[in-house]
Amino acid sequence: MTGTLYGLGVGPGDPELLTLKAHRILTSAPVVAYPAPDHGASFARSIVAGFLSPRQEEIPIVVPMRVERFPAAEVYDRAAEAIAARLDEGRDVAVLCEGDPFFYGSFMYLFERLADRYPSEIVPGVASPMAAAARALTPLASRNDVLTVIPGPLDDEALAAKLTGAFVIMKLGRHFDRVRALIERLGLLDRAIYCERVTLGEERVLPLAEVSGVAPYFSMILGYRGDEPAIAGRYRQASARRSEPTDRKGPA
Ligand SMILES: C[C@@]1(CC(=O)O)C2=NC(=C\c3[nH]c(c(CCC(=O)O)c3CC(=O)O)Cc3[nH]c(c(CC(=O)O)c3CCC(=O)O)/C=C3\N/C(=C\2)[C@@H](CCC(=O)O)[C@]3(C)CC(=O)O)/[C@H]1CCC(=O)O
Ligand SMILES: C[S@@+](CC[C@H](N)C(=O)[O-])C[C@H]1O[C@@H](n2cnc3c(N)ncnc32)[C@H](O)[C@@H]1O
Repeated sequence: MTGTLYGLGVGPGDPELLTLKAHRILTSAPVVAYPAPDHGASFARSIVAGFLSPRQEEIPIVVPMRVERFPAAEVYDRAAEAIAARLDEGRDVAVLCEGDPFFYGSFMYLFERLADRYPSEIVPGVASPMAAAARALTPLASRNDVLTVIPGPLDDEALAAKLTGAFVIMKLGRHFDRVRALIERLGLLDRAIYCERVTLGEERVLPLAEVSGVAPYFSMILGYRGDEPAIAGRYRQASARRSEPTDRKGPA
């Protein structure tokens, strides 16, 4: 019998935000695979480092985080075959993904290569917009609000067209300055909150108006464009109620 392929969402950073199911599968899987950028350590692995055992085989998947898909596609082909070899031996493989695996997660590219050949199970994780809203003490959507999730790499015209109602802008990194300037031009600075590395010790959550310069990839903007949201003044209130750094009790 072949092993099972698991896509494990490990949440936004705080190990306490791992689900019980992800913890159970993580600690019982004989093989654990995870994405890693081509410079630096794997964020997904760092979240669960305190739960891993030396008895588990680890497969790091070094994904070149580039706009062109070609190099990444070859990496996923090779990683899928390495994972398939373990599954053929009857060993389960847990693939880690920060946040949720089916929400801009690299796991999807392994899933599309393996799911028709092997039993698969996805364990959803706490996605970063949910964690950011929690840390910013700012409800994301209510009543008939439409919530739009927008990738920062979109050009200004495409971005501006999507900025309606409640919005989340992800993948900021080198696009941050341009995105912030656009939000300022549209007169939305006082309705926007900057959220960096939420739920981690080095978290920063503050009004976008107070942030300038560069932002890391693990950051996002929460905002609102339109008439007053159903929960009146929630972005302005949030700046007043700025939260303290999260109390982390997890092991990593
Ligand atoms: C091209 C670009 C834009 C874009 O997102 O489209 C992009 N990543 C970029 C930068 C970047 N990404 C990361 C860092 C390190 C930050 C740090 O460590 O501080 C940096 C910064 C850097 O490298 O400088 C880490 C990272 N990325 C993803 C995860 C989660 C996961 O793996 O699930 C993690 C955590 C992994 C871990 O656990 O460690 C996921 C995705 N990133 C992808 C692409 C897709 C995969 C590639 C593919 O298959 O083609 C996918 C799956 C998203 C998707 O497909 O929607 C953009 C570069 C160009 C630009 O800036 O515009
Ligand atoms: C490729 S997407 C992966 C999303 C992830 N699968 C999820 O469910 O949240 C990466 C983007 O998620 C956001 N992100 C992930 N973790 C974050 C964190 N702890 N703090 C702030 N933003 C985060 C950033 O906008 C980052 O550019």
